[in-house]
Amino acid sequence: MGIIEKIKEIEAEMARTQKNKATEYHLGQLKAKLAKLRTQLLEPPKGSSAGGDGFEVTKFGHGRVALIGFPSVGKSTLLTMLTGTHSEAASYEFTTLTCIPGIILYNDAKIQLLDLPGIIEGASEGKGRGRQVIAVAKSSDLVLMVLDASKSEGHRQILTRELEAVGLRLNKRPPLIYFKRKKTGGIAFNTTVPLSHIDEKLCYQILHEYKIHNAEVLFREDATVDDFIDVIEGNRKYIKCVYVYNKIDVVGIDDVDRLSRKPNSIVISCNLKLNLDRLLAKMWEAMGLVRVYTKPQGQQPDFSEPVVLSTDRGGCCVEDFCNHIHRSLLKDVKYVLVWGTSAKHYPQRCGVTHVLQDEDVVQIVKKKTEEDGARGRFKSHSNAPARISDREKKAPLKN
Ligand SMILES: Nc1nc2c(ncn2[C@@H]2O[C@H](COP(=O)(O)OP(=O)(O)OP(=O)(O)O)[C@@H](O)[C@H]2O)c(=O)[nH]1
Ligand SMILES: [K+]
Ligand SMILES: [Mg+2]
Repeated sequence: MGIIEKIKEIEAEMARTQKNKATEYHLGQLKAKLAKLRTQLLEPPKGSSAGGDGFEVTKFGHGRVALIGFPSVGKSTLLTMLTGTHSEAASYEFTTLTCIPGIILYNDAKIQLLDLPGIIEGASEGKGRGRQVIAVAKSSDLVLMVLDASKSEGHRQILTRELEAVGLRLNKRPPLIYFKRKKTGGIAFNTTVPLSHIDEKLCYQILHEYKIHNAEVLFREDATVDDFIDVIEGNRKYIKCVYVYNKIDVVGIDDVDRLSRKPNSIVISCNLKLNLDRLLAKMWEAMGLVRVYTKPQGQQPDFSEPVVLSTDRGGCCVEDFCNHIHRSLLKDVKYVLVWGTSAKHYPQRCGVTHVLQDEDVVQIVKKKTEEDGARGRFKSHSNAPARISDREKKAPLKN
């Protein structure tokens, strides 16, 4: 029996098993079996080199966004609108057969947007080009799940299930469970909170299923069996997702209103060019991108090319900023001067752990070249507005 048949069999058994106190151990075990099989399914077949027929597109810019959705929801139309790169759009399904990259220029940053073939139910098990598409989604910093506002709302759940089946977790953070395999000593199980979804015995059973007999487990939140399995598997990818309901030009205002109120969602129409600017702003926010402008001493800040950092990936404190400019820079930094929303007064003298915010201006003062005489003059800016406005970008910032 192949892996997919085994998965189907377990899924069927789970579906016909009633959920109650008496069956929870059995169900937990089935979940672990299922997770193991799905991991097996993702492993490249023996003898084949990794990758191969995937959609290898080189990463580019300050972040990568993947367009994921059923066929003909308007992914290619959206790519063309947002990037200017043409991607064939048509009224028949599976118009797009490969990965097509485009670049969004937004807030002085470059964001790579990837158009992809439509996926269908069963994609995670290899239907259509599902596996390759999902692999690209996994490599992204943000998933835009494109949905047709006029079609069934169940599509969102189906797609989420397909992505979850291959270890993607959308808009979630890793569970607060400490887990460490050991060589000896048995299982040390501890919890800092009362657990309502899982207990010690079930935990042991799941570990037994994975043939793990020595480990340290500490629950720091009221986590579920699925959370625990995610931690054991260890290969989960936690990615932000924005749900994009396209084609609102063909549905009634009540539907538009309802869809727009769903969490992490936005309604758009490519045909009418409706709400695309809001979509860009939402993407920017979801990606946690932060622009930092450098200011050489005694000169105007360079507003033409920001250093773009991410709160989610890599972090955005002064240290990250310095490392971004040059790896060897940090050791020479004495302190930095910061103008912008993260500063209490202008400029604020900060150390390397100071967390920067979008549109901050930073001047680096190096150990050898420090000129303390300049500090007195900075004070004159303490009444400046909290945000570097477009007008100020053009006006001179002293020192
Ligand atoms: N009414 C309406 N139609 C749209 C909108 N956006 C796209 N379409 C139409 O929807 C159809 C499918 O668009 P595509 O961009 O090819 O969709 P896709 O998701 O890339 O499709 P596949 O590549 O086949 O998966 C085309 O006929 C588009 O003109 C919209 O906002 N409103
Ligand atoms: K299409
Ligand atoms: Mg397409």
